[in-house]
Amino acid sequence: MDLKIYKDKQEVAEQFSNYLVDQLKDKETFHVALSGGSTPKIVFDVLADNFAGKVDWSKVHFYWGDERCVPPSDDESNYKMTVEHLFSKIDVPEENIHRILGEKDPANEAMRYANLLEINLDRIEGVPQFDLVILGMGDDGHTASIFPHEIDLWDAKDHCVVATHPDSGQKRVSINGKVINTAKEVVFLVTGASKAEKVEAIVDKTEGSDAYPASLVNPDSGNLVWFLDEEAAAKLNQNPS
Ligand SMILES: O=C(O)[C@H](O)[C@@H](O)[C@H](O)[C@H](O)COP(=O)(O)O
Repeated sequence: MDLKIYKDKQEVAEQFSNYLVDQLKDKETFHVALSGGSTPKIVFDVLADNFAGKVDWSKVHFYWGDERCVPPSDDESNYKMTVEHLFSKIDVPEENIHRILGEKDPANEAMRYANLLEINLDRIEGVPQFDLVILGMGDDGHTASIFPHEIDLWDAKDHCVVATHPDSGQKRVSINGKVINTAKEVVFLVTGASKAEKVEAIVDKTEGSDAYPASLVNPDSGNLVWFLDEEAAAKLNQNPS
C-alpha cells in the first residue's frame, strides 16, 4: 500500500491527474473504472482544464465502479456528473464511454454490465481486469456501492451487484470486491476531516475495521495507492503532522 498525502482536495486532484496522465503515456488502451463523489469531480475539472488537448483520450475506455439507479439526466447520476465535468470538454469517442444504465431495472442492468465487463476486459480466472479502479470512501467506510450493512456483496458470485443505500434506500449497481481486487491498480481518493477516523482504522488495521468494505480493498497482484489530503490523514500514525 502506498500512501500519498497532500495539502487539500485541490492538490489531491492535481497530483492524481498528473499520476493518471503519466500512466496513460505508454499504454495503447486503458480501461478505467470511475467513481462518483466530490473528489473525482475536481479531478475531472483538472483533467479537462490541464489535459484536454494533451492526451489521446481515444485510447481510454471509461467505465464506472458504481452508479445510482436514476436516469442519466438526474443530478444524482455519476454519469451526468462526468459528462458535465469531463466528457463535454475532451475529445473522447462515444463508444469509449461504457455507462451503467441507471434508468433500467437494477438486477437486469447489473447482469448486463457484468457481461459487458467480461467481454471488454481481459479476465483473470474469469474475473474482468481493469487497468485502474478509482474509488472513494464514504464516511461510513463504504466503497463503490458496497455498504457496511451489505458487506456480503463484496464476495458476491456475480461481478456486478445491486446495492441499497442504507439511509435513502436508493438502489445502486456496483462492481463487487473480486473485480476491485483483480484490477492492475486501485486508487482511493479520500479527502476531508469526516474520513479521518475510518482512514486511520483501515490503514492501521485497528480492531473491527474489517466491518468497513473499504478495508477489503487489497488487490491480488496489483498496486493499491491512497491519495489523501491532510485532513483525511490527520489521525494516521504514519502522519508526521
Ligand atoms: O457514487 C458514489 O456515491 C460513490 O462512488 C461513493 O462510493 C463515493 O466515492 C463516496 O461516497 C465518497 O464520496 P466523496 O468523494 O464525496 O467523499
